[in-house]
Amino acid sequence: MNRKKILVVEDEFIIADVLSNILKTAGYDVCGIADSVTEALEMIDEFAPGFVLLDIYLKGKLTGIDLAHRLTEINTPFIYISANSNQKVLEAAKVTNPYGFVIKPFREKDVLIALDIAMYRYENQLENGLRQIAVLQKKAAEILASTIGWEHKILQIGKTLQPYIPFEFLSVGMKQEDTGSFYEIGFSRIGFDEYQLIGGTELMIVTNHKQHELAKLKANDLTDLIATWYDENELEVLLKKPSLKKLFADTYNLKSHLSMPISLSDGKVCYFNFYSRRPDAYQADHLVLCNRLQLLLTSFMESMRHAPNSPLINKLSDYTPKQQVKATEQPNPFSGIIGSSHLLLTVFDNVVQVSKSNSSVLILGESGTGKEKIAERIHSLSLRKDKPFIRINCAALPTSLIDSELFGHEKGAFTGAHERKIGRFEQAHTGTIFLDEIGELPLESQSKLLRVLQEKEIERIGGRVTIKTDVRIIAATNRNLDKEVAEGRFRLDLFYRINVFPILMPPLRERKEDIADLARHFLNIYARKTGKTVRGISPQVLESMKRYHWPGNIRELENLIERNVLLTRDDMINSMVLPTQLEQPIAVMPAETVVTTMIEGERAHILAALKKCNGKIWGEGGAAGLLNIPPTTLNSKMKKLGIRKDFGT
Ligand SMILES: Nc1ncnc2c1ncn2[C@@H]1O[C@H](COP(=O)(O)OP(=O)(O)OP(=O)(O)O)[C@@H](O)[C@H]1O
Repeated sequence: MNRKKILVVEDEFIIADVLSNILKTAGYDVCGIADSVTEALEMIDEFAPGFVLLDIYLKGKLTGIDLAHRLTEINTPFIYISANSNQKVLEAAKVTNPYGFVIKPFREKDVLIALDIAMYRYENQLENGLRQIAVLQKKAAEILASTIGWEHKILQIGKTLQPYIPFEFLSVGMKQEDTGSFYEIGFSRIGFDEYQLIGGTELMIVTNHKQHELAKLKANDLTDLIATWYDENELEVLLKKPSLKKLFADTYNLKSHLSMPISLSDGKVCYFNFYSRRPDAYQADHLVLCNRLQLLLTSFMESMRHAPNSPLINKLSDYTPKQQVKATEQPNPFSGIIGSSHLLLTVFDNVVQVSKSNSSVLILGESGTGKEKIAERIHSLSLRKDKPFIRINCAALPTSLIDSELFGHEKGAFTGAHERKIGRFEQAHTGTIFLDEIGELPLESQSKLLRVLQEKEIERIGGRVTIKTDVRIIAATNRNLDKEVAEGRFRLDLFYRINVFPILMPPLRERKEDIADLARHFLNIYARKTGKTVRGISPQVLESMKRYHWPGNIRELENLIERNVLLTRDDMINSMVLPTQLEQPIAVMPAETVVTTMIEGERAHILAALKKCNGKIWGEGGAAGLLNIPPTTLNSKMKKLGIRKDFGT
């Protein structure tokens, strides 16, 4: 498809004309101008544009947002061009995953840069998509050639799909032909690479249903004719009546669903039904992938059909799983990153999916959620793993030194530049650079960074030559970058350039099921470090930990365990005072108790200083000055104590 062929969907004639001229002058082919969704759909059919520029409010009832959904289905990228700044509308537009957003009134430059970035992002994703299919084809061939049984082969193909189509539960079966038959096998995910196999017999035990009851429920399942996804609300409607899908959803607490029918050569239909605990795990992108996977899965299931004891010939209900829990066959690539909540497993899947490519990754999440740990893992799982991994904390650098730190300088470039300095980008050549807290980067440095990302070359300060660099970018921030962009503190074009593959680190309070494992992990570490024998944490303490809010996330939990291992006189942690419980009574505590809670005193002191300075840390009138400590020290203390930059807890 010719990406340079562009359709403009805009109902204001003058703006459409200006846009069209800008595009034509820049060498694009404007294949049409539509002023309504209906007209746009006709032109899309006729001209098959490679890109669409899309206004939100158009002539007629339908909006650009409605059209956007259709464009995603047919895999045509688009950019919004709109004057609308209504938050609700912007939110709705964002959900459609545009490749860019240009605000009216716009300059010629804004449109062309946005289009350039959008094309870069699209091609990057396309390349990833093609690589995905190649990887999956290779894996499917390996699985088919292996000597494992059919049920393991189906599990293996499911596991191979996991990074692309996430699921906590997968059921694979045949469309029912008579109400007595029951052809279904399920896999419930219980760890990064661990699945429980749910055969017919096991399902009967787990759900307390007899075989004929299961078959009856299955007869109530609606089988989609094409791949279809259901978010939480749609699934609720689908599962109003008792059915096998409902039984799965209720038993395994599943909230969204993607059904993928696969037609076999004799006209029979089997399907892969994916379910997730997330309310919105599936999107239009997954349908695109399902379409691409049809051929591959059809030929996989055809082969499965002819396998000995194939479930597609015999009734699955006859099958009793021999092995309930699959052992991990390969070393866990996420060892040392503790947790098996579905939110964390989704992050692992994302990492697997993106690590082998060169795409930029943006890791979003509150402070202390493990962003840096994930960035390191992306690098160590990538093809660049033996090359440098250079971390730079954008928040810890004084503004005046940022450019020289990132890009280096020549001797004599400025007062104090006594030696040539090789910048972090040059150091990271052929490897990865991790730009931590990128949201703190001043606007001026953002422009320079953008140039490096676009041109893939740097210039040392005071230098005359440009130096080619091959660096993969991983950036992280605990700021809401959308808001930063909206308020003019972060460049939209840079945002789009780094936001090629976002990974969202969930806060600890949203994955409380991981708290016990994390607490035990840190307990072992600190017991070993201090040489103390501390065997465990009492169930009551674990319960109160689960009730706590964890504003400082895993870092806060780690610090708390470290402190309690030091303080405990028993071989168990039987009591633990959590920060919020301390805050109020601190002033009325007897003196000897206060001695044991100095850290809390420090915390209260920092909070008071931050409040006084309205959250300002650096510079004149900042909390660091008031406390008479360097801003970097204050920053790290705040992290340690779980105090956020907006001085909330
Ligand atoms: N899942 C995990 N298992 C074990 N340790 C973890 C996990 N996640 C984070 N940690 C530990 O918690 C601490 C904070 O993690 P990390 O520095 O990666 O967080 P962050 O999100 O980058 O924080 P910030 O935004 O403040 O830089 C580190 O000591 C890290 O090793």
